[in-house]
Amino acid sequence: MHKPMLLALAPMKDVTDLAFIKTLNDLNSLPDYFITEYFRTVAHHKKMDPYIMRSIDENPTGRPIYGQLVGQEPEHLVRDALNLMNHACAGVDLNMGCPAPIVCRRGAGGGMLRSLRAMDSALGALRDSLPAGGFSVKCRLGYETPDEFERILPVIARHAPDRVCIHARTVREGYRSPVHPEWVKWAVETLKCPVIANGNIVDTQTAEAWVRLAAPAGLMAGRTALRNPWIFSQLRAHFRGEAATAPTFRDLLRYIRSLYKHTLEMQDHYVEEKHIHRMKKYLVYTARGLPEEFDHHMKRAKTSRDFMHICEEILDNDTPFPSTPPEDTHLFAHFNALLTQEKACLPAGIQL
Ligand SMILES: Cc1cc2nc3c(=O)[nH]c(=O)nc-3n(C[C@H](O)[C@H](O)[C@H](O)COP(=O)(O)O)c2cc1C
Repeated sequence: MHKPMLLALAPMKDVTDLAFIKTLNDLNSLPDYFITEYFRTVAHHKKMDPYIMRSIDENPTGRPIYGQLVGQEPEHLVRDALNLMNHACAGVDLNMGCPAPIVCRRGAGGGMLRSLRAMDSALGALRDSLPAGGFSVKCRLGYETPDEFERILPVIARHAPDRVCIHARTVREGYRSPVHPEWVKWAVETLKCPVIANGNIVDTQTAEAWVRLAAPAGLMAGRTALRNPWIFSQLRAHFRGEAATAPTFRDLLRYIRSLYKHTLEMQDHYVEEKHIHRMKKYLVYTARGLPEEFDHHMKRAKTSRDFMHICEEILDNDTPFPSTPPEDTHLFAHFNALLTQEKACLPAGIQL
């Protein structure tokens, strides 16, 4: 049996919204905490995205949610952080990992990793403005190469965030490379606060590999939660030494119906095309490991009727849903590297 493991849903733009959070609630598969998709902090724009704010204001789960900011200027980050703290959020998370060129060019998100001085100022300003327990950081290992983390981590440590989540890749590595657990292990040994490991958790075995290699305080899962929303209840059962639920295609149909309902509720003025478009954004992940016809027909559905008809045709049966996605897709790749890595060895010169 393991020590208790914190579980988190990774923030994901346009998909881990209130509709998805409500769906996890319906399925009784909740992480210990949430982080919103990022709010862009920009100088001239004080009003914060009302769509994202709904996941804080209407969070039905009883689990804490942190508002995430992506930005660069300390003054504006603090302005938006204080605004967030006027809502029912548990704290503020600074995004230091987003690889989108438009974000990085401004020195925000992953771009912040290229300037230790800018990072230092932003972290310092947020730490000074947020209460104890209310400031977390989500970062990558570096911009170009993982060994940049050797210089980045001390800057983070200096500002004593309350929790640090590490997506164990560089910005250049995007989302499809193997992850680098050795650097997370180093952070676990170095920082005083809890460290959460993120990247390539697709099932209980990959989660277990993270624990074996880096011994983090918690695990954060993103894409896999869209594919298999039961991942949180499965991980919790696994770490307690209990049997995990094994969903069938019919359970998936239940998931899709719940998501369909909550996505519909999010629309102020119903536009069928918009609704179906959003459903497809979530379900491309779910399609991995389902018969190919699901992906083919689902992507081509134009009306809600067609969309639900396809889901029912293929999923209304007791076929077991594979617990692990195929590894060779553009959405899930290289996760087996976690299973085959025996030890997390740091490069020479780094002392634990
Ligand atoms: C579509 C998409 C949107 C994302 N949006 C965000 C975001 O808003 N904020 C953030 O910190 N990370 C974002 N990420 C990164 C995820 O939080 C996570 O770090 C990454 O997907 C690796 O975890 P995973 O392998 O469990 O998916 C996004 C990732 C994807 C695939």
